[in-house]
Amino acid sequence: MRGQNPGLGNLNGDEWYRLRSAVQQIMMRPQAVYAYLPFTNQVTQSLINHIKNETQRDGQVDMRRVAGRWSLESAGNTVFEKRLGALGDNIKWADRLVDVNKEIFQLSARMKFGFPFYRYFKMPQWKRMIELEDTFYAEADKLMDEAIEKLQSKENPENLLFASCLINKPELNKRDIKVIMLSLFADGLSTTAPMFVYNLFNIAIHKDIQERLRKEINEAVGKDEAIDVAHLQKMPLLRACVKETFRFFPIGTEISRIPTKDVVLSGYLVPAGTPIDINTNVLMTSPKFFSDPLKFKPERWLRENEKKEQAHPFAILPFGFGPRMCAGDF
Ligand code: HEM
Repeated sequence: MRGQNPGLGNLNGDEWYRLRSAVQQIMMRPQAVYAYLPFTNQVTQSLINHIKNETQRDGQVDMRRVAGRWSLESAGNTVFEKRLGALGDNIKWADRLVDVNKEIFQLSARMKFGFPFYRYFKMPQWKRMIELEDTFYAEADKLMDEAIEKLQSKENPENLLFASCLINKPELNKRDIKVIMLSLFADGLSTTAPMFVYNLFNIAIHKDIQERLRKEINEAVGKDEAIDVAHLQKMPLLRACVKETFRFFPIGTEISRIPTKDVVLSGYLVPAGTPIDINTNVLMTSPKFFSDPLKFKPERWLRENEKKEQAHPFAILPFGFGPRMCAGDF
């Protein structure tokens, strides 16, 4: 998709504002998150079956692979309202797409921090990037076209899920819809899969926490019961573990801004137009803000814990902050 818009995360100014506002309006609807729970439960059930099948077949499971497939399946649900079969009959296709997406993110980080030779010469890295993006976007494009055709509806937008609501917004044209869909699809893949693995890793190596968590979940949710919002509210330790994993292994370690006016930061004058990167990893593991910062301690987030830490609100920003914060934080 050469010549296309660079995506929500790379746009700036009025064009970014117009598209981001559309996403925001849809997400602000009260049903925006909860309407997905039944679908999330279905994907979770497929994940459990998939893990069981893989274990029976190979005696073990490569959770990094499985997490990629799960993330793709979940993204398909949210962004295209479609089951993609990433945990079932479409595994090969899913693995390839996840690998391509991962390489795009790795390569763009290397290109961002290296000297930009690619601006002057067609370097091998650049050619590889074009190849990868063409592959990823060709697949995404098929999914987007199919969704746009299938989800056109005359229903009241209030009753629609995210993708349907987006597709039926009269103020957005097809190109706008595709920019948003593609950003949500690609950005979601590269973040949720590693976070899922980090969460499992932390729970796996802390057996005591694992036991407490198992007890909390068993008490909150009956056997074979589908999880709903009320259940989630009865699982504070689970929430604390997820938050602590965000602190411990932050994935979005880079929050970037380009100020439009001169600003003074910690006594330094930063002229307008200067790129600023905030590495939140430094804040989230700083002893200035957290006791035992290199220890996985979910209880630091529990309200009933007398020693609950009063973390500085800006010391933990896994999804960034402000109008440009993560569009997937819903
Ligand atoms: C564990 C999950 C995730 C983490 C930790 C994460 C983290 C982040 C961070 C730190 C930013 C930059 C925010 C800022 O500059 O203030 C960001 C931006 C973004 N994220 Fe996520 N993200 C996650 C999942 C997702 C998902 C599931 C989606 C899509 C459904 C998504 C879509 C985006 C988009 C589109 C942006 C750019 C927003 C803009 O510039 O307007 N992210 N994310």
